[in-house]
Amino acid sequence: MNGENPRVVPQPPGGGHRPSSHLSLNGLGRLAEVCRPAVDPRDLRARLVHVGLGAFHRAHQAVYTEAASAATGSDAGIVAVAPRDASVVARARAQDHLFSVTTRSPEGASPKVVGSLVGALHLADDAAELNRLIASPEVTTVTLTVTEKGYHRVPGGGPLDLADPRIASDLEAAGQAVSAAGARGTRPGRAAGVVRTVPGALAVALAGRFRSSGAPIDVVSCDNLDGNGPALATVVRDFVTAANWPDSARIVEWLGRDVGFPSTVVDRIVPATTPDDLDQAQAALGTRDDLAVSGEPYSQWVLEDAFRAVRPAWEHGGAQFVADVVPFQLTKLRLLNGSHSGLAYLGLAAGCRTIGDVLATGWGETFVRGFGAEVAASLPPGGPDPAQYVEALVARFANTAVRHELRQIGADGSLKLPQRWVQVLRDSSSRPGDHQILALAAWASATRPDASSGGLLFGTPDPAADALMNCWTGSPGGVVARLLRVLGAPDLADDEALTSATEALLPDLARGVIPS
Ligand SMILES: NC(=O)c1ccc[n+]([C@@H]2O[C@H](COP(=O)([O-])OP(=O)(O)OC[C@H]3O[C@@H](n4cnc5c(N)ncnc54)[C@H](O)[C@@H]3O)[C@@H](O)[C@H]2O)c1
Ligand SMILES: O=P(O)(O)OC[C@@H](O)[C@@H](O)[C@H](O)[C@H](O)CO
Repeated sequence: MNGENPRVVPQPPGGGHRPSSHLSLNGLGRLAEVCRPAVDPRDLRARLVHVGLGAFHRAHQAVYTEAASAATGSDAGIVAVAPRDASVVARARAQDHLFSVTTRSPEGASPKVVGSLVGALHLADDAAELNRLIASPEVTTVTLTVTEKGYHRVPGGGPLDLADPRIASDLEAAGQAVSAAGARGTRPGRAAGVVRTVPGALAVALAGRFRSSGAPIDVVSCDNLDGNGPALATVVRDFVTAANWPDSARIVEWLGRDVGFPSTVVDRIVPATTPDDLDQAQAALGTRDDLAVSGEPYSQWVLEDAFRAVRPAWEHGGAQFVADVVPFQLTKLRLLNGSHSGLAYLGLAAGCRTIGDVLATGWGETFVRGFGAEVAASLPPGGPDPAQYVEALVARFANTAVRHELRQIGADGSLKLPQRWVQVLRDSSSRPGDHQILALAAWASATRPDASSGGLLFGTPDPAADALMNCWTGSPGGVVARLLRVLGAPDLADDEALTSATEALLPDLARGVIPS
């Protein structure tokens, strides 16, 4: 669902052209009973807004929210917002926001329709409705799954990247939006601008809530970022400050007092949907579902118990609320996502396509265990037992019913690896182990330019692709150091022992040989 797709004119809910064979509220009774949703969306109201109508939201937060509403009888429904791809909004509206999640394991596949979505919006095209919803005291929770790119942080993580042209353009538009709303803005008399980034849209919408009811609200990042709560709070606050509205200082104070940004750990392996998945969902449901997703049986959600408003009772779906998510977050990011990235780049070098293919090689499982043992030393106490966690990972990764493409996992490495590897490599208590160095070498090797496509060797997209490929010009001896600087790790680039050990593995990897 990623990418800038051509605009599709949004259809009103339940209206417009609807192929009769698609999922619909009227057709729910024709579904096998076991596939029917646990709640009827007609009984729900918009109480949550979710930004990022991708595969993961549908298989994770939407499922927990449905479980919460079903168990408590609450009327909490979700309006989901697509930040970029307007076609997903049209597809959601055309099937009354219903979609199925198929749980896949070696034992079989079980599809179930989820009923927690009550609306779909496009972030820019439907900005007025988004702002109205977030200003409404009826909405108490906003959740997000917008990938690392969606936060627009300075490279390496940190504050909002004010040098990013999309943020600069949104700041310009936000000044105009204030003018049009009647406040003393920076450019009186000009038409209201449209903000297009997630930090910009959230800042504008939250400012609207402050200026109306000022009711408390929680904004919950569900992205794979270390410290995702503070990371989101920082980019929103930075945008409000940089917007320089007459009331920016008071909004920042309100954000600190009445807006919760709890940190979370989200976990469920949910690959991008393929045409084959859609056909299988159709065969199983007896009706077409253009929003079908599938995922593994395992699902976890750990949230910092630091909400400022009434929150959904997600514990009914199995969510845990804890005082400190850090040990859970670091365990997940460093063991699961860290080894996932390593498997992706090693597997691509070896000619594999999916995580299941890599686990079927002689070395995949050994890599997960070896990498996990090295990384375990960096984890704080209070989280899951690392050895048991790694054993569970081996079993999850070996689930070949879930076809998770290595190219998807390897995408945007320059944004993911600072979360997954860099801090562990920096950990002064131990030298990087052999498996960490092997993973680093595999990533480095995967950044080589591919002459035929003009992109990275295996076709993995990356916003820093040009800078990464440029590292391969100049003296071959310094390539790993140059790549580490692009990752925002100049300290590691100066670690001669690390860079030379990594470079020594490159010739084998370039030949598709995984060094043992
Ligand atoms: N898929 C999983 O297994 C999984 C598991 C845990 C966490 N997550 C988290 O969820 C995120 C989304 O995963 P997904 O499977 O839904 O992917 P997806 O490709 O299906 O959806 C990505 C979503 O992010 C939005 N997006 C992408 N780039 C953006 C940008 N620059 N600005 C704003 N929005 C942008 C897209 O519009 C889309 O809504 C991941 O990046 C990760 O942080 C995913
Ligand atoms: O979703 P991404 O692209 O950030 O990362 C790819 C995978 O590592 C990730 O999706 C995992 O499968 C997921 O985090 C498991 O919960």
